[in-house]
Amino acid sequence: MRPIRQEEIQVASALLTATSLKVRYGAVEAVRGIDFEIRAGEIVAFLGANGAGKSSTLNALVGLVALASGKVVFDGHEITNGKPETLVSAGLTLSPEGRRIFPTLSVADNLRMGAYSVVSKQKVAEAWERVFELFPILYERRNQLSGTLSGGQQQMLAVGRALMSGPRLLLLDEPSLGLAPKIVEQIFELIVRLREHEVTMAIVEQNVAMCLEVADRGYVMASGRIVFQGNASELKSTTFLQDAYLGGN
Ligand SMILES: Nc1ncnc2c1ncn2[C@@H]1O[C@H](COP(=O)(O)OP(=O)(O)OP(=O)(O)O)[C@@H](O)[C@H]1O
Repeated sequence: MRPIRQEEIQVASALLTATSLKVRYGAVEAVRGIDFEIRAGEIVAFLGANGAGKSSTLNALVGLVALASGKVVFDGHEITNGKPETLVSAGLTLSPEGRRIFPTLSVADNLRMGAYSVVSKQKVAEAWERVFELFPILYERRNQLSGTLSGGQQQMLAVGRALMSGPRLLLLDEPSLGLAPKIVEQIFELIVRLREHEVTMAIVEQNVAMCLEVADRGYVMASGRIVFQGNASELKSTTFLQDAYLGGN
C-alpha cells in the first residue's frame, strides 16, 4: 500500500471546494475567479475591505446570487448554482448580513422558519434543544416579538434560526456588525462553542482581530480577488493585514 500524501488528505477532508468563482452584477465584477476550500471542523475567515466581494461569495455558495462561472462542490456533490432550499437541506446554511429576522413574528416562529426544510420530527426536536441550550435567552424570550429584542439577541436569533436547519457548514456574514464590544465578545464565544458542536463555519467579518482569534485559516479579499491566504497566525502577523486592518502594530 502506498503512503497517502498530505495534499490528498486535505482534498479528502475538504467539506466545500470552490473553483474559479465569478459573480457579476451587470457590469460590476464583484468576484473575479477565486478558489478556496473549507475543511470539516474548521473556522475559516473571509476578510477584506467593504466591497471586496466577501458577501457576494457567501451568497453565491448558498444560491442567493447566481455564479457567472465556477464550480462548487459540497460534501462530495457538485452544488454550483443550486437552489437555496435544496442547499439548506443538504446542510449548507447562511446567517445573512443584517440578520434578516422577521420582526413581527415571535422568537419561536422565527426559529421554526429555520427548520422548514427538516422533515424528521426528531431532528427538529434536537434542533430546538440545541438552540435553546446554546441561547437560554431565546428560550426565555420565545413568545416575544423578535423586533423587540436587543441587537445582540437579534443576532443570536439569526444564528439560532440558521442552526435550526442542522447545518454541517454554517456561513456567518458579519455576525458582530453594529453590536457593542461586550456583545461582540459573546458572539465570538458562541462561535467557539458552535465548533464544539461540530459545526464547520465560514465567517465574513470586519472585526479582523477577534475573528482571527477564533479562526483556523483565512482568505483576504480585495477587489473580487483573494490576495492573501494562510492560517490565522500567519494572517495576524502579515504586515499587509496589520497595516490595512489592525492599526499597523
Ligand atoms: N445587488 C448588487 N447589485 C449591484 N452591485 C452589487 C450588489 N451587491 C454587491 N454589489 C457590488 O459588488 C461588490 C462586492 O460587494 P460585496 O457586498 O460582495 O462586498 P463585501 O466584501 O461583502 O463588502 P461589505 O462588507 O460592504 O458587504 C461591490 O462593488 C458592491 O457594490
